[in-house]
Amino acid sequence: MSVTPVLDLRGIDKSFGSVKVLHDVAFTAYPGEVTALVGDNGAGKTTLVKCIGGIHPPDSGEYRFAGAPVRVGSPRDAAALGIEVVHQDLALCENLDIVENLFLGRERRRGVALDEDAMEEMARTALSGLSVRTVGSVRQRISTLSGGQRQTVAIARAVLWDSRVVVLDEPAAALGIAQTQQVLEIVRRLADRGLAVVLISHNMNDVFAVSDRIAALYLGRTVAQVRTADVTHRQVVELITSGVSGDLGRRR
Ligand SMILES: Nc1ncnc2c1ncn2[C@@H]1O[C@H](COP(=O)(O)OP(=O)(O)OP(=O)(O)O)[C@@H](O)[C@H]1O
Repeated sequence: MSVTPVLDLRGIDKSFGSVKVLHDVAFTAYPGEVTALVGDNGAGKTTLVKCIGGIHPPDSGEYRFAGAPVRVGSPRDAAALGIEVVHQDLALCENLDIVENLFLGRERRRGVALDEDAMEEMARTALSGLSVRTVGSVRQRISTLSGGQRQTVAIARAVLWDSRVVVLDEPAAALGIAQTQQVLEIVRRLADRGLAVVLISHNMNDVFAVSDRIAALYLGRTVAQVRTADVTHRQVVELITSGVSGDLGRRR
């Protein structure tokens, strides 16, 4: 029995002015799996993620969510479907604490007052469900956290709301070895919970450590969508650097 992809984009085109960045791109992601999105600098990964997340809706193409055609014209549309994107800049407020960041704009209230106890409890549960080591107090300001802890908070914020898809744009780009390991464990755990996780990464070791599938872009075109188990590091590097891998062919 074939599983319906939660994200299924086909024939996606996107231009900025006269510059065409995405050409006939196809991309699928499945529940319970990590799909790595790879490609060289400028290949179009971030642009595709912005199409998925409604920041830059595609100019043309088909966007299906859980089998049904949808129009995702804004981040609000994406959030309503349960699609959350953690951008590279994380968009956390440095001067606010963890709870305030997790619930910013979506605060819990009891009557007119904020329900601080409920939010703290939800924050603790969300973080302990994600991380191997705890972040410490949920009342710590973001400015006091390490890069890995910030990434954990940003991911927790994305998955606090019954999300079905979470897209992580290079979550380990600025992290050391131990923190990268921790973030990869979180990525795996999210997929094991049934989410479809899309992971943009330039690091082949990370991609092979954690992904079930790999989608490769080259100069704004899809050059492969394959199962990670079916390809080698060398083949994926060839796809990224030249758009083809001699012994793999073009698969999508
Ligand atoms: N708003 C924009 N206006 C014009 N061109 C853009 C815009 N956003 C992206 N581009 C161009 O689109 C191309 C793809 O960029 P994109 O950021 O999607 O690539 P990427 O694969 O994410 O690269 P990187 O790994 O370096 O982040 C680049 O040539 C970039 O200059």
